[in-house]
Amino acid sequence: MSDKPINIGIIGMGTVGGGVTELFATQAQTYAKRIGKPVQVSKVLVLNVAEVPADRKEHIADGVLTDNADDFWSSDFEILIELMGGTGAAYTFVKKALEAGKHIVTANKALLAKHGHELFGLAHKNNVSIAFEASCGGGIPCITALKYGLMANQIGGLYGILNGTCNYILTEMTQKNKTYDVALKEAQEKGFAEADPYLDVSGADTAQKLSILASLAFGVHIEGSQVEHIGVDILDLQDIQFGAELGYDIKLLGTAERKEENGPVSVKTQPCFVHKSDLIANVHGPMNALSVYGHAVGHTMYYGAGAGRYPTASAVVSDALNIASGWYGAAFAQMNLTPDCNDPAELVAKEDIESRYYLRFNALDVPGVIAKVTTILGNKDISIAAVMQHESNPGEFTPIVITTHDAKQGDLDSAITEIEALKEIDGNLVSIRIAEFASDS
Ligand SMILES: NC(=O)C1=CN([C@@H]2O[C@H](COP(=O)(O)OP(=O)(O)OC[C@H]3O[C@@H](n4cnc5c(N)ncnc54)[C@H](OP(=O)(O)O)[C@@H]3O)[C@@H](O)[C@H]2O)C=CC1
Ligand SMILES: N[C@@H](CC=O)C(=O)O
Repeated sequence: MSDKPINIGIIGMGTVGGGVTELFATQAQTYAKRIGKPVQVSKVLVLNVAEVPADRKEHIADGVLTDNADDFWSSDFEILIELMGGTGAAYTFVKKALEAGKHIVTANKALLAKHGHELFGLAHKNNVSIAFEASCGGGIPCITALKYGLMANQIGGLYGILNGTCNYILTEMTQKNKTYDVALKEAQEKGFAEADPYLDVSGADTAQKLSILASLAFGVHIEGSQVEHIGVDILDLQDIQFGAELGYDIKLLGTAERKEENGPVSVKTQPCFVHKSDLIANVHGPMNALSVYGHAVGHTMYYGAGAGRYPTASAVVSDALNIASGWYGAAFAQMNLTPDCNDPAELVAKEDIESRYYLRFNALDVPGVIAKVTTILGNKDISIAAVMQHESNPGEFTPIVITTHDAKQGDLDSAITEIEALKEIDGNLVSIRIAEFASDS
């Protein structure tokens, strides 16, 4: 075993940073044995040393913590772990480190979804690597599975619960009758949410992760901004309850599909109804799950904690150890697996994406309303799977739920416009995708 330690610099000592320094300090001997050389955190840059909570300083050796940028950048670390988040200063710092010949470990999906193409290219140019396991699925090694474990396959599609905060909120609302606001506050207190939780609840975080995963899966380049996203912040409790009556649970899913080899890719992030018997319906709390279909392997699924201090630190520290051991940098240099090695993806137009839908609208309880709605749907080639209406007082507005068979998003959108214009319909129609996944596709 070599005695010379590999030095690591860290920027950001928040939720994840605290877990990473703790793992390096408490597991140092095990890690040294596993990779054949010692690894140590040699510098940690924070905004203000005085403001770092005492429990996060506990595992940092004297002289390591600094809020002096010159002190940090002049130290001789070989691997930079970026854990500050965002796409501003994080972008500048990662670029600076790559140009200085340092390897990068990052959990920052926002950064990679926006600047990944450029940063991976810069890493290749400077003969260093970027490891990013924690950027998708928290502690689940799903990027390693996609990049290396499934390399033999043509990937036909993937879908998953990729945001722990949203899954926590939906679980607490549906299983424990908590309000959205209470559940979100708890997710923030537990360290699952982003510094700006709007990124979580709007579906933007899931869209960023989906762009990274779909780029790897299909060997293309997709930016986060190209993935349309609808979040859990638009959900109405009555729809979750109607869905439950029909046998569905609600989940925020990222889905990506490619029907033909080298064909166009469809990507979307939105709340979906999934049948209660589906595996994905049984993923609760901050847990995430990613399902990937490969033409040779068939259907695979990866499950685990998608957010939180230690699960995320697990992925970050494993990345750093893989780089320190030497194999990761060699694989990064030799293989063409990152988006900078690929062309931009051809994306399926939003209006051509097909799915089943749940529709709910408030209609006057008078004869002929449902016939008018079903005629509009029929004229757009949208066939109905079920209709549900609770008893109400004649002449009052009452919610009516319709589920459809597969329909194109464009046809559905124009049908919705016509339905909302009917004088018997009050307010907006709610549409929620019903996601169906064959176990072998
Ligand atoms: N939390 C989780 O479960 C997961 C997080 N991630 C990702 O990991 C990264 C870190 O997340 P998390 O630890 O939760 O975030 P936190 O907000 O808890 O921590 C970020 C830390 O970075 C500090 N910081 C901000 N700007 C600078 C700067 N210029 N120099 C030094 N420090 C700075 C912040 O200081 P201050 O507080 O003073 O602003 C804060 O302490 C993010 O990219 C996030 O998306 C990925 C997977 C899971
Ligand atoms: N805020 C994110 C953290 C992990 O990426 C989440 O809730 O999943």
